[in-house]
Amino acid sequence: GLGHHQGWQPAWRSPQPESRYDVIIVGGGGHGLATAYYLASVHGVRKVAVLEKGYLGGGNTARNTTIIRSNYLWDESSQLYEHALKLWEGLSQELNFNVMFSQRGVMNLGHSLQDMRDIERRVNANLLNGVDAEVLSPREIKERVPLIAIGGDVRYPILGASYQPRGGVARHDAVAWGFARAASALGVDIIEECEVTGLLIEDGRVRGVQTGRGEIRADKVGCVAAGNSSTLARMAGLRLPLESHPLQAFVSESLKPCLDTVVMSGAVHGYISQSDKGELVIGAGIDSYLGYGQRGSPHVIEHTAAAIVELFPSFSRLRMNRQWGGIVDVSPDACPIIGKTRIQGLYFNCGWGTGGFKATPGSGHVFAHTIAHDQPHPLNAAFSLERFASGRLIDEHGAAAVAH
Ligand SMILES: Cc1cc2nc3c(=O)[nH]c(=O)nc-3n(C[C@H](O)[C@H](O)[C@H](O)COP(=O)(O)OP(=O)(O)OC[C@H]3O[C@@H](n4cnc5c(N)ncnc54)[C@H](O)[C@@H]3O)c2cc1C
Ligand SMILES: CSCC(=O)[O-]
Repeated sequence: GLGHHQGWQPAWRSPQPESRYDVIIVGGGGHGLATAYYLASVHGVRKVAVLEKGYLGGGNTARNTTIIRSNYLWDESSQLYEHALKLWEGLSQELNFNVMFSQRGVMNLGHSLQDMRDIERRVNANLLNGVDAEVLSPREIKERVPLIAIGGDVRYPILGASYQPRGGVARHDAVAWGFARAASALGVDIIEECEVTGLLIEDGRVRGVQTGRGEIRADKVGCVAAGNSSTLARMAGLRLPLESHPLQAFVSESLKPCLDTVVMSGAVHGYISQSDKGELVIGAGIDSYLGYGQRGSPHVIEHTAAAIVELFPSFSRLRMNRQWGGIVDVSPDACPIIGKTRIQGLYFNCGWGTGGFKATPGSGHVFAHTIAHDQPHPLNAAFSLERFASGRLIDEHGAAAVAH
């Protein structure tokens, strides 16, 4: 295989775990790898270990539909996601790895007067925050998406859409590989097949983790385990306001280019884009039950396929190639939890639910700051655990779009 070629070098090292690090990151997904990269590259923290129970990037990073946008409603959210989007725009250069970020635009359809009022409100809020946003008429939608069924005898006529031109998609695996390679080159140890089975806590401080490969010590531990965040938190006696649900997606057989933007509909309840391989990449909402199964129920797929055919009747004869699921960590206000806990040195970055891929570089950047300084970055200060006690929630169920 490739490994026997002369001079072939792995993209990242696979060292044995050391007994002690300055910082341990639990979770080798996009957010965890980005956190480790920025800890090393921005904050000069050299002894960092990323502990991943499976293979890096194998969780939601491998399973998401890669939609990237920053058009959330509230100031706190749109500023955090816009920070991420600006990092996306230079990420391939930063990592010297093509993450295939394609700014092909993202549109969220409106099918009722209320939808259109919400769209106008969110577009104006975006513009006030310096986020690119437009309201499209049905004719402008049809010009961008010739195959979509706009009006006439459809059950949910399309009255317009919000559109973010700088939104788009990226290659999810490449993001994990790019961050892993760059972090490894800066001395970060990435250790796969190393499940954290316990958190070592003494006198209210974290002292390290218990793993399937023995104890590893550190005075700072950042947990970035997405759908498994609640189980990790329980290891520290913490209960997080999260629910873990399956979220499914599926892809069609490959087609000639027929859709060069992202179309999302909260009402009809599905979203779609076309990958560079030609597959239609389709998703919708979470399975309503709680689960860690990384799969889902057929009725959700049937509902999603019906929604897509409602929008694109000509897709009704397509064959679907693959279906899969991930575990999404959904919070009460559809916003992340990024910050400290009551245990000194223990930090959590979770609650991204169905929409954290788009935040990957921004999430890692602010979480690295939070760990390095033991204080939240201004952009994640509002996303603390305390908001669930104070009641200062940031409700983004509307902008979280389809999947919630
Ligand atoms: C089907 C689907 C579609 C989605 N579509 C989009 C989209 O279009 N746009 C968008 O913005 N978001 C989307 N998301 C959400 C997005 O994928 C997630 O919010 C985001 O990827 C979560 O962050 P992460 O990448 O670090 O998670 P993950 O990649 O899941 O990383 C967490 C890692 O932690 C590891 N881990 C867990 N427990 C332990 C332990 N005890 N010890 C060691 N390691 C552990 C896991 O193995 C995993 O690799 C989608 C998600 C799914 C499932
Ligand atoms: C899975 S929904 C994708 C998004 O949040 O834009």
